[in-house]
Amino acid sequence: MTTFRNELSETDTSHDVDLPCLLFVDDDRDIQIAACLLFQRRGIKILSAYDAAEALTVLASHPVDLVLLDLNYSKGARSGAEGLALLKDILVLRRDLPVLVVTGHSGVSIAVEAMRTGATDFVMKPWNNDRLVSLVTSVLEKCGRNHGSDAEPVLIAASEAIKRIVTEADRIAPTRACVLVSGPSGVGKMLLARRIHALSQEAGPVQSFSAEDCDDLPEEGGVWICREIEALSPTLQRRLTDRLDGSAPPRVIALTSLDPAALSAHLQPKLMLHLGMVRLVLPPLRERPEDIAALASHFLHYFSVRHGLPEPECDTSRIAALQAETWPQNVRELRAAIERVVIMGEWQISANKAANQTPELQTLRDTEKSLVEAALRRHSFNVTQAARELGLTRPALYRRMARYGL
Ligand SMILES: Nc1ncnc2c1ncn2[C@@H]1O[C@H](COP(=O)(O)OP(=O)(O)OP(=O)(O)O)[C@@H](O)[C@H]1O
Repeated sequence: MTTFRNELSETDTSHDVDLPCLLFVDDDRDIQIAACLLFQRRGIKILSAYDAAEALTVLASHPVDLVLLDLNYSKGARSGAEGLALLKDILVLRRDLPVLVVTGHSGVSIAVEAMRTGATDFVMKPWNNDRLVSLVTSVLEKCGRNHGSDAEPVLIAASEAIKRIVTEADRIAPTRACVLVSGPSGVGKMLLARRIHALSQEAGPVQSFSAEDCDDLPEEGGVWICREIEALSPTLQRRLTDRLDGSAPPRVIALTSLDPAALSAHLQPKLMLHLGMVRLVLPPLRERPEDIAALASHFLHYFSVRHGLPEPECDTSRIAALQAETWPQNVRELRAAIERVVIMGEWQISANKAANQTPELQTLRDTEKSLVEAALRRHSFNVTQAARELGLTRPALYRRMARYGL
């Protein structure tokens, strides 16, 4: 990831946490340098990003107070579509973050659309320096410093498969339809559910719970995110169906590691009709190598900033090695592996290969651990199903998972 923010070392203010911090997204290097000089001289820290992916990574890792957003980043692009999509992603991440849109080629109509999407204001290119600085200063004063402690993790979508799913999720997000999100453990179901909530019309906080530990349903309506929906007891299934048939029903986003056909065997048909209104199926990470490259680059930068450590080099051979892994715990596992790379300062990614090898000499404890781990992996870490296969109760399996750090 290359930005020029460290090149202007004499005026570099990027480490001063007390200054307001602005992120400028624009693919034009000259304009970036001009903006950098303009704002640094006035005591405003400025970070630069040259495209949407870089902007999201910077936002996830730095305490940004305001975004200045050009709307086109690829060569020849003029429609503003890239910028509008990024604007939506930014507002999912940080609902209250002020965004000033900068338009040149795209004109006023696209700026109006950006305002409708949630931008705070817009400026036309070429801008007037004094007017731009005064607009930025007044927005910063009005909105206050908001470093985004409530920021959602970024949803990286590089593969066509994930982009299609995110587009569909964004399309249905403002409706009141229930949604069923399925896919194996760690694949991003919760992240997608939170995005749907963030883009919905519901102002209230989301109620998030697991059907496995659920004795009763929430009293309030609004949006519910229910994990492991297949574990909902028959009584609660009936109660939920009644709520969904009633007036002012909750909007349920149900998550499951089962595919929709297998889920039908666990859920009563009436409930399935409600929950399966919109179905989004997230594929395992190993089936989408483009995402592995984009996620690795994002996590490398994110964790190096978070831990205050240098960002390890990542070349195409490293990416190819990551793509050759199987990632049974999907993005959760890749994320942890990259965090380890950043912390250790060296590339050692063979953790899951080692786990899959049978050691020559095993103790009883090792054997039990391997059996438990293998059953959990086979069932995508669904505790109910793994416990059933192992002939254990769920509490007994939980105790073993805690004992072995699984
Ligand atoms: N597309 C993505 N971009 C960035 N981070 C992601 C993405 N998908 C997943 N993650 C990260 O991976 C981790 C696991 O994601 P999440 O909790 O959404 O998975 P899940 O499918 O709900 O898992 P489980 O079924 O085990 O609860 C989280 O830290 C999440 O932020």
